[in-house]
Amino acid sequence: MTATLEAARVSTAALPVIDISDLFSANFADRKAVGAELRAACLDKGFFYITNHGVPEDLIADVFAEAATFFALPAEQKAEVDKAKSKANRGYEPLQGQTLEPGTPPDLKEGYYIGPEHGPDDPRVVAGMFNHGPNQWPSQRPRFRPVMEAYRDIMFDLSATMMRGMALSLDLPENFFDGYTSDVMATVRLLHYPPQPAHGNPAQKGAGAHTDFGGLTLLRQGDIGGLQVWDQGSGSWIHADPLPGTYVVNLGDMISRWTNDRYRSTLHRVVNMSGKERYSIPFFYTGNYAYTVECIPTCLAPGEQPKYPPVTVEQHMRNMYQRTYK
Ligand SMILES: O=C(O)CCC(=O)C(=O)O
Ligand SMILES: [Fe+2]
Repeated sequence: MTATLEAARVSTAALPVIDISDLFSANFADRKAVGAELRAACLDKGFFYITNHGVPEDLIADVFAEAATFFALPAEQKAEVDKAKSKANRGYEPLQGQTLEPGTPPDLKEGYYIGPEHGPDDPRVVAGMFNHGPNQWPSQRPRFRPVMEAYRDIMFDLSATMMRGMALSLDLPENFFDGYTSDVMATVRLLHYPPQPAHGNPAQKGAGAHTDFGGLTLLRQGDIGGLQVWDQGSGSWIHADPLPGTYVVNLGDMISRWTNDRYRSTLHRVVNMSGKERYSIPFFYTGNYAYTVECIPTCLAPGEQPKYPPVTVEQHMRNMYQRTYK
């Protein structure tokens, strides 16, 4: 890829905004109509905004407030919940802890991973399943845990609704992904991007170009932009700036595998040229780790071969963590 950091600005308006309120309708035709809109967006750029998602704005504001307060703590307090101390990759991820774009310097972001709570007796924990285990919680911030748990739980429900919409978008039965959406692994990721230094290495980004690993990502941005989406059609980066009240939704690698690339997990990156601190909160809906993702038969034309071999969600996630974390 040759595009520079400050590539010609293609506006946010290039990405559709989909009102998903009818996904909650009791009427099938209403839900199916949203499915048709999702289909158009997925066949096009694989990145879109959703409105009327039902997540309370005051809860989202609380999540951002707790995140900002946590990241402002002294380094030694953040280190108490470093994810290096967790067998399940939960907790604080220091600045430059991940390299999303191979061959570039580590990402200029710090983060925090929160997932479902799996106790020591959970059979998946006993079996050593990747990323399954307890969360870590910062002792200095008593509201952090309840706020994050409330947000996580609501995002699980919204994502499952979105997956039913995705099934409809593919003309599949609405429950097609139910095996994938039961016993789901999903992660709230709090992210903080310091401003990109004026004279820094231009190859170093807030988040290097990557595709997301799981099924769907539902991203809430704070009020500072910086997310860029690769548009294969025009060969340029679209700036996916924050739109109040919305989530940015993008498709992860599982969707490419299911649909044989009819829907794609689109390349994106973050470059914080604002001069200000940027905060964002992706929710990664990764799926049931025991589930095998393989090409959906109706996504193959006669004579067409699947591009990807079947893979379990767990194996794919192991591969992706190995590639991006040292
Ligand atoms: O911070 C953002 O806007 C996007 C983050 C992202 O792409 C990721 O964490 O996978
Ligand atoms: Fe991403």
